[in-house]
Amino acid sequence: MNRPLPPAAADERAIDQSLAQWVLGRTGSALLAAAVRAASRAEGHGHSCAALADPDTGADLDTDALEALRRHDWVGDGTAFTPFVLDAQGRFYLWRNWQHEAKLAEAILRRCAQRTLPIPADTLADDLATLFAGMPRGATDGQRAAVAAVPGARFFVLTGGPGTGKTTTVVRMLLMLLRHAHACGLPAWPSIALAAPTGKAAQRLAQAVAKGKAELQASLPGSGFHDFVPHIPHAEARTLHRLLGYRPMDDSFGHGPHNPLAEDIVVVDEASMVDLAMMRQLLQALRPAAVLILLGDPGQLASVDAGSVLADIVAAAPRQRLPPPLAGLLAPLLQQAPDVAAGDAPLAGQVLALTHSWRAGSGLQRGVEALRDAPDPAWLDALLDQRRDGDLHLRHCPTVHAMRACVDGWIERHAGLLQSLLAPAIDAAEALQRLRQLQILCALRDGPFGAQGINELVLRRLAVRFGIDASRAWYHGRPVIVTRNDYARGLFNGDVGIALEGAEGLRVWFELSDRDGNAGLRSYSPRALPAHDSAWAITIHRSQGSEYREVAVLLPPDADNRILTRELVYTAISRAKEHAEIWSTDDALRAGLARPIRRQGGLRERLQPR
Ligand SMILES: Nc1ncnc2c1ncn2[C@@H]1O[C@H](COP(=O)(O)OP(=O)(O)OP(=O)(O)O)[C@@H](O)[C@H]1O
Repeated sequence: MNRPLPPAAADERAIDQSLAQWVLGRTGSALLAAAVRAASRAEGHGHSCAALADPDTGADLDTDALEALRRHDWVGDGTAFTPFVLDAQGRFYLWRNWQHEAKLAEAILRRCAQRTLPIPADTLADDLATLFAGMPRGATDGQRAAVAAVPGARFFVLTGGPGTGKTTTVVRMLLMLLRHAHACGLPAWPSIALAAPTGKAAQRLAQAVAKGKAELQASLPGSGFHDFVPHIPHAEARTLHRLLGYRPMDDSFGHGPHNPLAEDIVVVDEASMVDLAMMRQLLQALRPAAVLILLGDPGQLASVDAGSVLADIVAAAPRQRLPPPLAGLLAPLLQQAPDVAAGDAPLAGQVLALTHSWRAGSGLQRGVEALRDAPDPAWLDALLDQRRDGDLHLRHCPTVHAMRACVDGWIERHAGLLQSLLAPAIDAAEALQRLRQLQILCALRDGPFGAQGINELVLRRLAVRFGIDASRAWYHGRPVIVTRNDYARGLFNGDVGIALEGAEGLRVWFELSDRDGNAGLRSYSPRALPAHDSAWAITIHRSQGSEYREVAVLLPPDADNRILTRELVYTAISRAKEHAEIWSTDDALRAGLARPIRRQGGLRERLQPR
């Protein structure tokens, strides 16, 4: 029996329908086929399951239908293998996603249960006084709490918005673990791995750790920490794929439960970009005594693939509340004593947030903070009315015509900088430094409002204004972004370079870190580059993990466009250090900010007290 399925919905992938058709052919159950189709389609949208009992998702199966599904041979409750799993809340999973979620939660909870508090209070007080010498309490309370709370943890998450000092703090956290390795159940001189989901983010982590080390080395002479500073690596920040020995040939990993990582401490930056499958792989590749430290900003876009792991972990932990023993230990060390959490929250004290921004004098800070959580309606009304809040500006952009005017205005305002990039005499270091001043970020990739269309438009405008030959693919001053990792050449997805004419002809220059973490210049022939695009404009997704002095953020004018989410707008604006403008309609901006990414899954619930 193989009846045709209803026609594909616009947001379905071919695989969703094929899988459902196959299930229908093998089982004859239209109900099961529909559930499988929903779960597969949900996976394509980043969900780990389909919430079949949830009227908001459009599924809304009644109790009888859910019971019939539950009784099917191919459906189980997850205790033994079945192709599909239906849990008590009506969440319907493909087996592999169920496994990712269940195994990840198990591994996190196991690590949290191992927590000890091995350092006495007076030692902690002395250590914090050394590591935060000359820094006021209050503003550094969050950082102090993290540094004091990490010894004895096997799983620790440090979150915070841009410039709150996550990397600065992690260097101090590592020094604590190194100095108190024995008490923390680690070998003497524990080995440390630094990693991030993308090559670009790994490179930025390495640079930030190198900077933090240099500052501490200068400020700690004579202290018990000084000799540990060189032991923190900074040259070898790796992608998670590399760390875990990914094998693209068979889509598998060299490191896992049967061949764990050698490192005793693993730090992962930009953890919001890590999906469910990768996080499970990472947790299962750690030896039981190893310490995992995740850094990230849960307000940013979730991973491309299924899951919203960091956001789920943060949501499962009591907000800034610590278990009684840890709260008692930290109280005398901080200006403000921490709040106490209910005794049975497994993630209490394992997830801390930094809230103080160290980006002094930035007129963007208020806007960035306002956009991060559901923005206050009064703040949003005032922004839309006055068209600015400090260094955050709005430009009305309802049509292609208006969008072109925004681009023309952008070119006009930055004509001096753009002209200098295109001038024949510019040197590579200077050009790359100037390139980091400005970036157009687009919600979309294709179409007139997408990064591709904006790149073409900017080029045409620059050609008219500065006399570039727009018919040539390569021209002096062309910025490019690498879109695929090329380990052999040391170029990574997200690296931005610039093409410059010189004595050797046209070369594309990049600033890349050497093995000591020092930034240096390298050039490549255009023919030798891995996949790349022009980079006057890039997508917001691609900008994750990068920073610019100013950004212009182009949103599609249509408020119904599902790409518009609060995390998308926040991620874009938080890329700017000093100034940001949004090119949008009021409706599209309002709609985006009112639409947080809600990924269906059960991870959060599994991590909460039962
Ligand atoms: N306690 C502190 N006192 C003074 N300056 C600090 C402190 N903590 C961090 N900073 C400064 O704030 C800036 C941002 O710090 P850091 O890079 O660690 O933040 P981050 O949260 O990792 O930022 P990003 O979002 O860019 O990853 C750095 O210049 C750092 O030197």
